[in-house]
Amino acid sequence: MNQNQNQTMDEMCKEVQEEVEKLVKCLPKVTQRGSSFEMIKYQDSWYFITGNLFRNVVTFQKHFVAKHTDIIITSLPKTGSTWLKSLLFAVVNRANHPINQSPLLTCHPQELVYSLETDVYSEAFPYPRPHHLNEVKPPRLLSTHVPYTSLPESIKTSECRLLYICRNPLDTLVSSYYFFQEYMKKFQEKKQDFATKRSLGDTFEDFCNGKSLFGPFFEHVLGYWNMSLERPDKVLFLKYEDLKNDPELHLKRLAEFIGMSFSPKEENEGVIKQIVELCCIKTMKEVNKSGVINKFFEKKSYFRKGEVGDWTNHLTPSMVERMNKLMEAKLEGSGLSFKLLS
Ligand SMILES: Nc1ncnc2c1ncn2[C@@H]1O[C@H](COP(=O)(O)OS(=O)(=O)O)[C@@H](OP(=O)(O)O)[C@H]1O
Repeated sequence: MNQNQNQTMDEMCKEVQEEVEKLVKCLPKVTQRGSSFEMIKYQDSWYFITGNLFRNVVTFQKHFVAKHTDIIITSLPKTGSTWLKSLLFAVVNRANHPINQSPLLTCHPQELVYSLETDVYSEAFPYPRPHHLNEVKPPRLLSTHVPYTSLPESIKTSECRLLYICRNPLDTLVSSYYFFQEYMKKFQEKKQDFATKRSLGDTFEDFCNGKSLFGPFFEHVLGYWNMSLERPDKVLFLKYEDLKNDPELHLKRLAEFIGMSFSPKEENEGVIKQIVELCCIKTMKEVNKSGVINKFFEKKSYFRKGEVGDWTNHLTPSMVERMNKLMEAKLEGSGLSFKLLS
C-alpha cells in the first residue's frame, strides 16, 4: 500500500471515500437492466456503485504499489480466473509441499491468491489486507479484473508479470448470468430490496451495449491482448478454451513465463499432470462444496459447469448472430479471435 508514512489507514480511507463521492456525483451512471444495481462509468469501464466495488477499485488504483516479483492474474469476471489461481498457486508452491498435501485441498483458490479489489475495509476480509501485503513472502500472487489502462502505474512500470485469461464472450456472459442469480438469491434471503428480474436477455443486452462489469468486454480483452503482443515478457495471454483443450501445454507455458519451468525430472515424474488433476473442476467442487468467502459468497458458486460451449444450451440463434457480428467488428485486424461453436 502506498500509504503516506504519517497517514493512518483511517485517514487514507477517508480520503478515498471523499474522492469516490466526488466521482459519483460527476461521472455517468446507469442502472443494470432488470436489477436495481447502479453502475458508474470510470475511465471507460463500468463498476458497481451498489456495494463497495467502486471504492475498492479506486483504493487499489491509488494506493497499491507493485513489486518486481509480483505475479498478477488479470481477467474479466467469469473467464476462468479461479481455475488459473489454483494452477498458479500449485506451480509456484510445488516445492513447498507434496501435491497430496497442497493447501488447495483445504482452501478455496480465492483464499490463496489475493484479489486486489476485495473490500479492504470489511471485517470479513479473509487474508492480509493490501496494506499488509508488504509482509507476504515473494512472489506475491495477486489478481484483479481492472482493465489494463486503469491499472496502477507501478504495475505497468515494474517488472511484475501479468497472466491474462479470457474466454469466449458467450460462455462468459452465461456464466456471469448464473453467478448473478446466486447473488440475487442471497440478497433475497437477507430481505434486501434489489429488483431480481434480471433475465439472460437483460444480461445479453447490457453486454452487447458494453455495459458489463469491468467491461466493455472486447475493449478489456484487446487492452491485454495488445500489451501481450507489445510486451510478451510482461503479459502472458491465455484462453480458457485452450486451457481446457490442452491444460498441460499451457501449464508449461505459464511455468516458463514466470521463470519456474518444470525440469525434465519433474516432467518424467508426472508433476504437470498431477497439478492439472489437483486443479480440475471435479476436485475443486469436492474441496469447496461448503463454506463461504467474505461471509457472503458460497465457495461452490465459483465452480458451476466448467465447460466450453454451455452457451448453446441457453442462447437463441439471433443472440448468437448478433454476438458474432459484434465480435467480428470489434476484433477485426487485431489478430485475436474466438471460435464460437454452432
Ligand atoms: N478448475 C476449473 N476448471 C474449469 N473451469 C473452472 C474451474 N474452476 C472454475 N471454473 C469455471 O470458471 C467460471 C468462473 O470464472 P471465474 O473463476 O473467473 O469467476 S470469478 O470472476 O472469479 O467470479 C465458471 O464457469 P461456468 O461453469 O461456465 O459458469 C466455473 O465453473
